[in-house]
Amino acid sequence: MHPHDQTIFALSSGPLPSAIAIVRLSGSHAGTALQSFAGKMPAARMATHALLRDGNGQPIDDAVVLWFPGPASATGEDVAELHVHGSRAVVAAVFSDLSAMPQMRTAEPGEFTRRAFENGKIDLTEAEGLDDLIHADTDRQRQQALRQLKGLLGDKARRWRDQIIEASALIEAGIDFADEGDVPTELMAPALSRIGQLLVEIESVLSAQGRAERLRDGLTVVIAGPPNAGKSTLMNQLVRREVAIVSPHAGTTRDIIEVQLDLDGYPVTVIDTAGIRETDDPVEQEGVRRARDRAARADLVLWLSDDDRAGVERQGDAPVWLVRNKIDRGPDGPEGVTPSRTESPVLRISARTGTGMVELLEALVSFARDYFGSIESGLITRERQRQLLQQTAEALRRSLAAIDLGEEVMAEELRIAALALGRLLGRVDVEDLLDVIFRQFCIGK
Ligand SMILES: Nc1nc2c(c(=O)[nH]1)N(C=O)[C@@H](CNc1ccc(C(=O)N[C@@H](CCC(=O)O)C(=O)O)cc1)CN2
Ligand SMILES: Nc1nc2c(ncn2[C@@H]2O[C@H](COP(=O)(O)OP(=O)(O)OP(=O)(O)O)[C@@H](O)[C@H]2O)c(=O)[nH]1
Ligand SMILES: [Mg+2]
Repeated sequence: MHPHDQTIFALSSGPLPSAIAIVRLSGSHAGTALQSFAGKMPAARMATHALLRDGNGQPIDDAVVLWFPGPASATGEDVAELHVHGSRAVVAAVFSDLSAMPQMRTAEPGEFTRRAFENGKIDLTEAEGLDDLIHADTDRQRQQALRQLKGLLGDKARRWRDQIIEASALIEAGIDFADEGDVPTELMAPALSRIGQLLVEIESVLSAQGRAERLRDGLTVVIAGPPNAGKSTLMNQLVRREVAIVSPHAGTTRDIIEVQLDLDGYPVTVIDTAGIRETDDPVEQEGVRRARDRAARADLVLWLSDDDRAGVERQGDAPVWLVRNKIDRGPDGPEGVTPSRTESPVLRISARTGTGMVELLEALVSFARDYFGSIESGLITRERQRQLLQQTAEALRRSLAAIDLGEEVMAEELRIAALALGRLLGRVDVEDLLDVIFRQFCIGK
């Protein structure tokens, strides 16, 4: 039996208990199931109040139900939704009844979206956008994901692909024409200029990109420095919670402590680490090793010190900001002396009183803004998409360069370009990829 002959169901809302839980069904038996629960078919796409009953006619719950007959549904199949009270018992009763129905089974993660994709409701870039939208924590992540979900990249890719196919039709028409001699320039010239324009457009999308891909994961800022500098105090200030233990004892923090922060819509992971120093204590040594390792992989290191003469220990090649802490104590070296081995900018704060925190936060937001680049124009959100666009551009470039090698070579490169765009849209041989992409989705999506 083809898997699509089966109707799938899942809890599409969050963890139970909840105020309301949504059980979603998709497939040809969704309507029968809905009819058997509600005792009637609600009007299409109208929220309808209904008492749900089990197979023995016993009431399960007072609910709201929805009916989306295919193909005008999110998946393209018949879809039914039961909006029930979000208790474990109600959902268990609904599930147990559903499981007893023929050709009905629970959905795999992402299976609703996969069916929407396979029924041509969305392309692969839109499915990726949907997945990102569900996992978006900050406003900028949400905006980026929504652009993708709305098909901005997919629409462009489709248009590019059509143009490539057109250009290649012109060239191939030329090939048939020119049994002897060259392809007429009336055919070649428009094809060449079209390919040239396309290449410029694709390259500008590739380069306007900044680091929009990184917006999905966020920026990693590591607080490092000598013991007792006030790293954990700064961490607590930044996240406005007592996440890390603070004490006057040098060597308090041993483990890495990570907290997610929303900095003006940019997702930032702030990491507190053990104070870096030589030590005989094996536990602290391990802490120092982890601190160095984490700092080496950071996007930005805040090197904290409570001493104007402190030097920075560089890890990896992330930029390092020297942050002078405890300025509430007054200078403990000659005032205004620029430390010898510092790297700019030098920020002066008191993590204890909060002095200088506004400036530090502003500096971090502006760093994030530069780091992520012009996300507003960024259309690429994944390495997969970037690689395929690069392959497209390279094939177009080779096609233009092949002008002296003959039309067949040009047309072949254009086919490669169109194929790469087809893969981007998920329309060409991507079966194995689909498994990987959709498996990462939530159940019920
Ligand atoms: N209750 C509920 N809320 C939800 C969803 C859902 O499935 N159920 N969604 C689930 O992802 C999202 C909305 N996405 C949707 C996408 C398409 C259609 C739909 O019926 N499309 C038809 C009709 C076109 C139209 O009128 O918009 C179609 O595409 O043919 C519905 C929801 C978010 N909120
Ligand atoms: N006066 C003053 N004291 C501070 C400031 N920031 C931190 N302290 C104090 O400095 C001591 C060490 O602070 P922590 O935040 O634990 O320092 P740490 O860098 O995390 O230390 P380790 O985890 O041991 O590496 C504590 O007693 C803090 O209260 C500050 O801005 N001003
Ligand atoms: Mg600490």
